[in-house]
Amino acid sequence: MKLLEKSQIRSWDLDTIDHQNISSFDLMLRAASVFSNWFQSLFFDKTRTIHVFCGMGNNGGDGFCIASLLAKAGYEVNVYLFQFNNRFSDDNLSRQKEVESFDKFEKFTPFPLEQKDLIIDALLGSGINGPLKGEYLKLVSWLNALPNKIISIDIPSGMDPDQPTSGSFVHADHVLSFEIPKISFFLNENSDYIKNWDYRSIHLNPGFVEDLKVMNYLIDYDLVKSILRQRKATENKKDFGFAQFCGGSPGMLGSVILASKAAMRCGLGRLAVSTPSIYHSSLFSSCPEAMAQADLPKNVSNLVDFQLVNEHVDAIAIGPGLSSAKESVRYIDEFLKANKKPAVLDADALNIISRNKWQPRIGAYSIISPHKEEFERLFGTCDSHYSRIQKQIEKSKELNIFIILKGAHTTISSPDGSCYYNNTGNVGMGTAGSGDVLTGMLLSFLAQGYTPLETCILAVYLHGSAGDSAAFKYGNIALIASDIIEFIPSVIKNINGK
Ligand SMILES: NC(=O)C1=CN([C@@H]2O[C@H](COP(=O)(O)OP(=O)(O)OC[C@H]3O[C@@H](n4cnc5c(N)ncnc54)[C@H](OP(=O)(O)O)[C@@H]3O)[C@@H](O)[C@H]2O)[C@H](O)CC1
Ligand SMILES: [K+]
Repeated sequence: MKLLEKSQIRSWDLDTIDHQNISSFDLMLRAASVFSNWFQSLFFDKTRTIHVFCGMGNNGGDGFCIASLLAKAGYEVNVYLFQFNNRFSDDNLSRQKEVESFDKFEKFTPFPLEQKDLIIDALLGSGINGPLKGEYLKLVSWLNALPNKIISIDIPSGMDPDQPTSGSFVHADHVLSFEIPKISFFLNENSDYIKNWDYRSIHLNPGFVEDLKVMNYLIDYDLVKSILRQRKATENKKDFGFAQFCGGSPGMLGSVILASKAAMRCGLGRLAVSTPSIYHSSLFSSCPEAMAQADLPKNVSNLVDFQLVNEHVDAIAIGPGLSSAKESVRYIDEFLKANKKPAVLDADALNIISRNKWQPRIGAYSIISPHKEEFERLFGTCDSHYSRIQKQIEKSKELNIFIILKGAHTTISSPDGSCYYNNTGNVGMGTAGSGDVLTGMLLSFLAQGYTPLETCILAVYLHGSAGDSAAFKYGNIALIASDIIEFIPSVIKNINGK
């Protein structure tokens, strides 16, 4: 799904008014009716009073319309207008007539509310133009200290739709965004403050967005479904890719097994594993589907074997459990020199690259999948997660590679400067081996012929979904990496139908 910046959302709004020959008030009515239906499906208990807090722009206008619809639906509704200057929007002024009466505040003073009552936040929407000031600041601080549930219209008031907010904003329990979610819903800086968000269409003109160039995307079910291919009855294992996984070192077999199993579970045809020979029998007992190749990284002379295999495989993943021993460093050096195959580099491969400043040697269109610490070792420290994402995009363009920055909202950056936000996954996935599972999944899709971008999208989304199913069964405290693999089949089957 395309994620639009606030200026683009505004243009979309105007384009719809023009294209559908409606007034901006008609659009506001649509938005209000969509919000009111959504609200009634969540909060059907009409014994709780609803307090609607309206500002002076169109978000406040939505608030007046919604208050009127909820009152008609039988809720007890109180409306407050916070008029801190005289700059009303036209639709706000005309919508004030929708409600029978409201209290007006020119300065904010606290007033009592019953704890069980609900608050609808219609103070400010996407028209925000900087950090909250003056009376709004006092009001929002008071709201955030209340025990009441807050439900925000379109966006929590004060929150910047496009980037982290430099001031304070309403800490919403629920948000209903119009048409599409806002970019800022996916920023780690905001994740503790938006507990539940959703979006509903208000039927903005679809043609506008089809042609619109955007730099940010949300990885959603429809996108993943459109990428995941159906198999033909006549295909065989040779059609599903031959992959090579290089990793493991003395004491580090787990990553090899996890990545191998995850790769096979994502539909890979054949897998060759290059790992120390002392592990071959354990590998076969845990993942009999894999074949063992050269003895790595103990005996680097087997590089010849490695290159032989390299000629036949469709993709290669390197790094997990490799260690940063001298032999591994030499191995990565040789790999960067010799490899021409689509590649995934992770874990120790990335650590070795950062220690030796070999970043510019990473092959074009390779995929790297660092977590925050690996990323900062590669590209330097950043003072916020948002600035890390900006650097991620910049480095993807500069090095011509795909970067998966793993975290609460994993982001994928592509050499064309676009950024994909993932919304599957949970805190339980921050556990040993979770990244190895992702590397195996990436390798699998890459070897099956998906483009690097498609590979990143599929693997990141499905990894998170499998983790969500695992957390549903085991809880996010007990969750271990093997549980993620357990659920790969069902998440793929749910999407692909096969
Ligand atoms: N786009 C759509 O699909 C639809 C959106 N709707 C709703 O409209 C709002 C956006 O409405 P808009 O009128 O553009 O803006 P707001 O309501 O968010 O706010 C404008 C007022 O906010 C003041 N403002 C701005 N920044 C600050 C700040 N940092 N501190 C205090 N006050 C601020 C601004 O005051 P000025 O002093 O700058 O004049 C305005 O008074 C959208 O979110 C939806 O809810 C439509 O209803 C339907 C379609
Ligand atoms: K709001």
